[in-house]
Amino acid sequence: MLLLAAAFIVAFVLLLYMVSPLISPKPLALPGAHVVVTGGSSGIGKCIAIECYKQGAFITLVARDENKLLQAKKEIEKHSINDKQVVLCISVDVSQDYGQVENVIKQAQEKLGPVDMLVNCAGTSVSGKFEDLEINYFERLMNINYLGSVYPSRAVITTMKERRMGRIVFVSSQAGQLGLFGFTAYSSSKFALRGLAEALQMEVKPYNIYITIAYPPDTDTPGFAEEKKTKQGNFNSSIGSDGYMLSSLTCGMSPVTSITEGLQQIVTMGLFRTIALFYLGSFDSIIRRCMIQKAKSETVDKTA
Ligand SMILES: NC(=O)C1=CN([C@@H]2O[C@H](COP(=O)(O)OP(=O)(O)OC[C@H]3O[C@@H](n4cnc5c(N)ncnc54)[C@H](OP(=O)(O)O)[C@@H]3O)[C@@H](O)[C@H]2O)C=CC1
Ligand SMILES: CCCCCCCCCCCCCCCC(=O)[C@@H](N)CO
Repeated sequence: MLLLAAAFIVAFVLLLYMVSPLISPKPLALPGAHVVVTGGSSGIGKCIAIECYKQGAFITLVARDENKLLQAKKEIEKHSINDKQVVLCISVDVSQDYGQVENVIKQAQEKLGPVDMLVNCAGTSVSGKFEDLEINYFERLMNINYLGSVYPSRAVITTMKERRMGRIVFVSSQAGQLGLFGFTAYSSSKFALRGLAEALQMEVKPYNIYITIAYPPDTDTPGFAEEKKTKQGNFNSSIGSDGYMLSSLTCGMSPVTSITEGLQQIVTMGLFRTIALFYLGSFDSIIRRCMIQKAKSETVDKTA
């Protein structure tokens, strides 16, 4: 009996291994790599820049305030491991205008070569009850936290695809995994990053580009100190069987409306996750097939 159970588990794990679209890139070699960090002049972004610099990377820091940028540059340069390393600073608001951001990336690539890794860390938060938050905060947070990550990513992606290499990091938040009181404006902008990251990963995986989405907890940074000053019906609705499975599978930390709903999620989770892995595997293979087909039709076009 025990043997049978063990055999079943082994077979199950093997099956999962075979169908699951594993994401397992080799770690990026940081020595000599060009790493762009938005929001690199403070907090988490600055720490990421220091870590990369310590491992031999060339850094471009992107943020608005030029003084903070220069301060951060000085601090990062203390950690150099060779005399060729460079920290470049470029001042821009990543949330305003795509053209500006594209220019900044161009400048950075001209000086330090193609971007190997982009870390989208520029972001900010406000908290408060939904009805107390100024309505323009919803626009501002979406602009900074979401569009401020779309623009730089869009500006680096073409070159990364051409080079068949690259890494893009999105800095979401634990508040991008679950909705919390007071974070209606912030959480939604961080949840948005997850959708972006998942969709983009599916697209660029065949090009050897890998996406990471980070979900940091509360972290003691200048931004967090600012934030502390401001602190003080059916939830799930879906259409169709796919929608039903998806909302059950991704229920995560979302609230339940009835005991039956909760029980149903608990009971079906494993099954739906298994089905999801098959879906992901099949999406990946469709993408791979289309990519090959497209490459073939392009060569036919050229020879015709
Ligand atoms: N600290 C925390 O508890 C947590 C933070 N996070 C996330 O991590 C990221 C970094 O947070 P943290 O280190 O606390 O933040 P900080 O406020 O300490 O740093 C924010 C950085 O982003 C830059 N920045 C802000 N707005 C823009 C803009 N519009 N254009 C360009 N640069 C901008 C700032 O420079 P400047 O103002 O000069 O432009 C600064 O370099 C954020 O996305 C945040 O949401 C996630 C989870 C927890
Ligand atoms: C298995 C179930 C586990 C449940 C664990 C629940 C833990 C909730 C922690 C929420 C922390 C939110 C941090 C937001 C940080 C942030 O982004 C702001 N500081 C912005 O600056």
